[in-house]
Amino acid sequence: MGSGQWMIEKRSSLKNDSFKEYETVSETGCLSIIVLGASGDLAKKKTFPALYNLYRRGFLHSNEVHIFGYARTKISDDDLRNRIRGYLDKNASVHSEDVTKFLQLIKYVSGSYDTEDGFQLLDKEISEHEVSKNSAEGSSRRLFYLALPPSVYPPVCRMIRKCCMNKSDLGGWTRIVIEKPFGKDLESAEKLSAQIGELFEEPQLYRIDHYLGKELVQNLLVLRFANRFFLPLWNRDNIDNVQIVFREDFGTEGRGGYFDEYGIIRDIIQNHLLQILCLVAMEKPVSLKPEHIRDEKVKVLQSVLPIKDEEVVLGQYQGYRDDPTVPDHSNTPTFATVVLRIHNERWEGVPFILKAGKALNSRKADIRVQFKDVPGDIFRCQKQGRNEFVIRLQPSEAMYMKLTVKQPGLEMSTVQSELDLSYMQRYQGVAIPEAYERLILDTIRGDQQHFVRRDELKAAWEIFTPLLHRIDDGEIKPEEYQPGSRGPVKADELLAKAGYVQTHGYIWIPPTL
Ligand SMILES: NC(=O)C1=CN([C@@H]2O[C@H](COP(=O)(O)OP(=O)(O)OC[C@H]3O[C@@H](n4cnc5c(N)ncnc54)[C@H](OP(=O)(O)O)[C@@H]3O)[C@@H](O)[C@H]2O)C=CC1
Ligand SMILES: O=C1O[C@H](COP(=O)(O)O)[C@@H](O)[C@H](O)[C@H]1O
Repeated sequence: MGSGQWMIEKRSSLKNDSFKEYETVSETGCLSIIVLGASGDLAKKKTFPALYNLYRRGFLHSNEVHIFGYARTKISDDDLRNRIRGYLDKNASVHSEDVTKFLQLIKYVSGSYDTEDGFQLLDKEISEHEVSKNSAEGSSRRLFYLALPPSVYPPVCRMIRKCCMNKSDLGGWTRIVIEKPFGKDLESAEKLSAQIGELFEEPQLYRIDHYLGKELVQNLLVLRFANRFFLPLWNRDNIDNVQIVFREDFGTEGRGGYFDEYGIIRDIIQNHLLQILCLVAMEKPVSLKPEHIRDEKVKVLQSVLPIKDEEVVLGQYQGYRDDPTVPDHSNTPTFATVVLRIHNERWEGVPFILKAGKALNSRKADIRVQFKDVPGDIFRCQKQGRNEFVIRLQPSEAMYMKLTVKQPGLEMSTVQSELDLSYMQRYQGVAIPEAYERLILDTIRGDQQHFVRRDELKAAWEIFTPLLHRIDDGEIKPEEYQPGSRGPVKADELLAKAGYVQTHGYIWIPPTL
């Protein structure tokens, strides 16, 4: 079996009858996927490769699906195909036939984002394809993926509404996928939501946060609610602090202009890390229905207390402003540690420390749940380290519990060790799908569980808007830090002040295969 293929786990799986209730019914008929902004970076690097992988894995069928690229650039079908070819498959030489067949499904239409002619032409092309491919009983499904800057979302949505809606009498649907950033603060996000909300119903809108498509983020609900281990421990009586950390070991290379307008809080914390916080902190939903899950996420967000200035550390790496697209006096943070406090029965007093930074010493994203010390510890081992449960989203998916055990040998001494579930070892040969693949498949299946609902978005902006305005107004300044470092020293001081106790002397010996 090729490395890119999915393999079915031979052991019994969790998928039982309780999942079936919420499985979406598979639909037949013609599917048109329209990538708007097809000439751009996101489309080339993420959207088309995800579509290709879905095609290769049999989730998109050439007798049903057609893919349209739409953008202002005047290029031919073949020009677009050649632009994306190199991004589709690392093993393109082995899978060259698949690549060629997939590329033949793509057509390109050029037009502007705010006038009708281009969209009328697009509609004509889609309709022709529907007539040629639809079976008598099939419906027409149109999925519009906006790989575009948010400034053009409103005109593009207006044009889709006016010219390109599904017209089939046999049902089907029109769905819109929008990429972050969804606004810059509460006011702009609400304005954008209102503009788009006038054109499309909430069930037609899929606000994508690609972190929700990562394997171990999708595992969070299963871990929390399908394991007796965690149920009684997951609260303020046992957990001392939670860290959700994103680190990148490269700067804003090539994206300085975009990044400077947003900064690390809008780029990573307000969306990706906050979504993770919701899944870590939310109560058990009534069921696995998307609305039940999203209801619980909203409740957590609405329980977050206003952020205190003394629980924020900002940083900007040296050299960031050398980028010609970044203003000389930019106050934009490229690093931030922010402590969030959830005012509810489960989490009162437990700091949720969200940390994100660019140009740091490593690339990783993880969730670290640190437990309280054992009361009346007869082994006196608090100093060595506390129990921690770590979920590493990337690189190399893993979850491990750091715990105290007896040092093997004749003496009675203690040592920190781990219970380790490393995916590479445990699930050998299983290729973990890319976040975008899953999320696009969800949009086709009509499953909104892993997409951000409008009220969720509002609640998320409510948390960060006051802080962001103060940063934008220059009232809070970032500290400088060395590229390749851990970020500002003050961030580690804040971590310690919030209650995090660093483990000392813990050495991890990777298991050999
Ligand atoms: N299955 C696997 O792959 C496993 C791997 N390991 C590996 O073992 C190593 C140790 O694991 P672990 O202890 O969990 O992780 P780390 O040593 O990476 O980090 C432990 C904690 O200490 C913090 N920290 C690190 N340096 C400092 C500092 N100078 N001041 C304050 N805080 C600091 C980290 O923060 P921050 O996040 O900001 O760096 C993190 O919260 C890691 O490389 C880990 O990947 C361990 C167990 C299983
Ligand atoms: O949304 C974003 O995410 C990427 C990091 O995504 P990852 O899946 O590679 O972890 C980040 O580089 C980018 O700045 C941000 O806009």
